[in-house]
Amino acid sequence: MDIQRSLLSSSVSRHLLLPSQNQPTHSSCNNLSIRCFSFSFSFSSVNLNRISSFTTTPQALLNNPSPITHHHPPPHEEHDDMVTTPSLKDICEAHVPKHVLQRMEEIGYVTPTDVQRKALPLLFSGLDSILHAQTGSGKTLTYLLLIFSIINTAKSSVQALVLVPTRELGMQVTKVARMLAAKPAGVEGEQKSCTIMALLDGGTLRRHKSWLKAEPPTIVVATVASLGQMLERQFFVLESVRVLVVDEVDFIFNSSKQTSSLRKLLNSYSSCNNRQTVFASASIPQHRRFLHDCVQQKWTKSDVVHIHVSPVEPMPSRLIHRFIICNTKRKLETLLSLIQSDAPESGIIFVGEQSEKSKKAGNAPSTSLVTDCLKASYQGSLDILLLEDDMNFNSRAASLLEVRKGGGYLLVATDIAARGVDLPEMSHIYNFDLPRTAVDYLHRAGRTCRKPFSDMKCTVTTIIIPEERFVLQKYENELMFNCEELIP
Ligand SMILES: Nc1ncnc2c1ncn2[C@@H]1O[C@H](COP(=O)(O)OP(=O)(O)OP(=O)(O)O)[C@@H](O)[C@H]1O
Repeated sequence: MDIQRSLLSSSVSRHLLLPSQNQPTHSSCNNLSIRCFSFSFSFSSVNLNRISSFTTTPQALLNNPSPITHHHPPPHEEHDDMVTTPSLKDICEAHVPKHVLQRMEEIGYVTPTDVQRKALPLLFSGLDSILHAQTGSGKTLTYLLLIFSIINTAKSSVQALVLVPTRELGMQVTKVARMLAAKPAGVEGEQKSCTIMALLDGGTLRRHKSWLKAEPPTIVVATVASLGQMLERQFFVLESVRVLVVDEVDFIFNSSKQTSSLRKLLNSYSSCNNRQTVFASASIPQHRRFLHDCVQQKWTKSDVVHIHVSPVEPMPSRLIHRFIICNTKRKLETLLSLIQSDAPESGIIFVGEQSEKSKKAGNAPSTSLVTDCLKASYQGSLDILLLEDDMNFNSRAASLLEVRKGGGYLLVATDIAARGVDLPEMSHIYNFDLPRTAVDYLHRAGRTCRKPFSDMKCTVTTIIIPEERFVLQKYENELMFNCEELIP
């Protein structure tokens, strides 16, 4: 069975959250024997010896060639950890160049998030990793710090590659990488800087081609299709790449358009033995199966580790989940009254993509229905914006630019906005149409609660028709959350 199938048939609660009953702790697959076990560990630059009976250190991990699942420590250990928690700079000091650390602090990244605290020591030790942590937990900074620890700006070659599923996420990752690579305040001198190329769908490949020829960038952030085109035309080789990150890995493997190109990138254009490979996502359905596949298909080396932060709580705890039942005809009216009474700071209204059948029948898509309704009847100060797959790249960029300007807005969006997009001010999510899977629910909900150290409550409200109640109930079971019913 390959990863695509395993991801498609996923059940998040069974495979991601609970010790699986049908997947043994020790398992073998085509001569490959892999131990997946969970344990707590802590790493502190102050005290490396505070180790419980199931704790390990990066060095111990290096000596153990099996793929390993790391779980977040239980709460009592967490409390202890707080006392000795090192700063982000402490964790990175021996690995990341000084000027990047200075930039990191200038930007405001001082205290590590859980995933940064758990993952960075392992990543710096050179291990291939599956970075599996909640939405909004800071995975981007985690893998970018690894990249900055590895690249050598004196060399003129592409040394790091970040693959993303959408142009929007690519632009965001590029922005964070460029902010970190910029010269810190008060630093003099002409040090050769790190250049970052965004090779994204909708970009002008000719310009990228000239750039690659003239002076290769140090880091490339790419969508799979655009990178594939450059590789096929041999404008670009991956031989010099020392670190490869695939963000939203489950999404890319699950996308029929992207999966075969990704496989090719992982195997044909470069070898896992010549690079450090990191897969990141807030959802890795059937993670044990995925670990097997990583090793068996040689996407990673055999000592790949699964760094699983908060496995029993896949969504941020300060999220409030609600649902409201109404019939189809009253959905727009219900949405409107919810928005009026919630008075969100900003919100995303997620709608489903229009089916071919509905298009053929001449129905208006949900995006237009919702946008038109809000424009006609919403009485508030928020701007109404639209982001959907069918828009051209310029219009998509314009919508996101408006959103990022700050000020309140209501963004009507398809699932294109559900993965990775970071809008820290977001307070409310509305599922106008029920997400197709529990994983989709998790990522839509994850567009809120994006300030790691804030205790601001955020809300996800799902509007359902009576027949959909059991589906939402299924998501509740799979993702282990409680949805409170609102009575109209
Ligand atoms: N150490 C830190 N201190 C303060 N803010 C941080 C820190 N690390 C990350 N952030 C902020 O947290 C937010 C979420 O980070 P990021 O986009 O990396 O989340 P993510 O884990 O990739 O989420 P998703 O799975 O949804 O893509 C960003 O606004 C980022 O700037």
